[in-house]
Amino acid sequence: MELELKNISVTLSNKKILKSINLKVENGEFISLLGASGCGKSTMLKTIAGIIKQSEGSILLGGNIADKIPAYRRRTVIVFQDFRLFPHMTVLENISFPLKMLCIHKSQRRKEAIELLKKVKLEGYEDRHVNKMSGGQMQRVALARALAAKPIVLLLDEPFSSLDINLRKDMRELVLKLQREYKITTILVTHDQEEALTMSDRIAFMHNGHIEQYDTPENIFKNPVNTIVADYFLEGAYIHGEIINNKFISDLFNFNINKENGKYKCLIRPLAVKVNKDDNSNFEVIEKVYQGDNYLLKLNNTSSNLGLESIVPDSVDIVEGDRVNIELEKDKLIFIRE
Ligand SMILES: Nc1ncnc2c1ncn2[C@@H]1O[C@H](COP(=O)(O)OP(=O)(O)OP(=O)(O)O)[C@@H](O)[C@H]1O
Repeated sequence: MELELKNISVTLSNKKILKSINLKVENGEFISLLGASGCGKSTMLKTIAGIIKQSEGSILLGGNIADKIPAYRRRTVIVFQDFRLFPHMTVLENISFPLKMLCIHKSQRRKEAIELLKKVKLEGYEDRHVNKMSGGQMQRVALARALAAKPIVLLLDEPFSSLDINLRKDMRELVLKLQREYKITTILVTHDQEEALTMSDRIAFMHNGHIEQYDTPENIFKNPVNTIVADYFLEGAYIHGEIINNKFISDLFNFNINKENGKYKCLIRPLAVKVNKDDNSNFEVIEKVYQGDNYLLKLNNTSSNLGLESIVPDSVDIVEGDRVNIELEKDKLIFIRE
């Protein structure tokens, strides 16, 4: 186990920001802390790094209690959104700095720093001052400098959010490539669900200072433990019902489904709704929204007032005002216990 948080609570200005957090991260794992603004993601990262002191609980790094180790000796490095490079130094000096702190000999420092520059595709930029570089280039220098510190755990605090969309994609790929090459245990803070889903081995979904669910991307998307997690990924309509002997029974839909007996909320996301024109149906298309290569249809059930949405190809001939028959794709429905 590379990192373990045991019952970590953090109080700042008399406000409890983190509430009894438990988290285990395996050696070489890439995990994301995901959640809405203000849920405590950055506070958690800073607490792991020793920049913020927890009021309760313990942090274990590589199996050893790290609570009394000061931030500069913890071997946990944070890459911040605003890079925090040394502006008066060149690229090479920035990357060499942590190597100097690790007491590595000058000639070896230069060799290692140049090697890292190659890894982040900045060969030839050794003598450039960092304040003469673009945001994307500064981000690469920050990443190389973080790797130079040979951290036990690499902490990334929304590192891509200031980059434009194409650069963000390139940086995500570069970070993942280096993370796998160096097999470095990494924690990414993000509020971007796509980023978390595509990059992580596991996602810790946070809400209001708690971890609501810690799971693989696939599980957290398909089997959210509650509506807070479910709605963050993709909203839809909820219908209440009961499963009795592998049959879901509700006021609107009844169908066979292989699940334990009990009361459930069934989340119907747009991807689960297929439609066909049917003049006798109670569902009416009230809006058709162009989304690039498809349309979102907003539907309303005229007798129950249930609103549903469906994604259809841009070639579809359904228009606003049409009546449509609904077919649910059962493997795309989400069931949450009541
Ligand atoms: N030094 C502080 N004193 C008091 N409250 C703080 C302090 N730092 C952060 N907070 C509060 O703690 C809560 C969590 O903040 P934090 O920055 O950890 O959230 P976050 O999930 O990273 O948010 P964001 O995505 O916006 O960066 C917020 O309500 C914030 O206002």
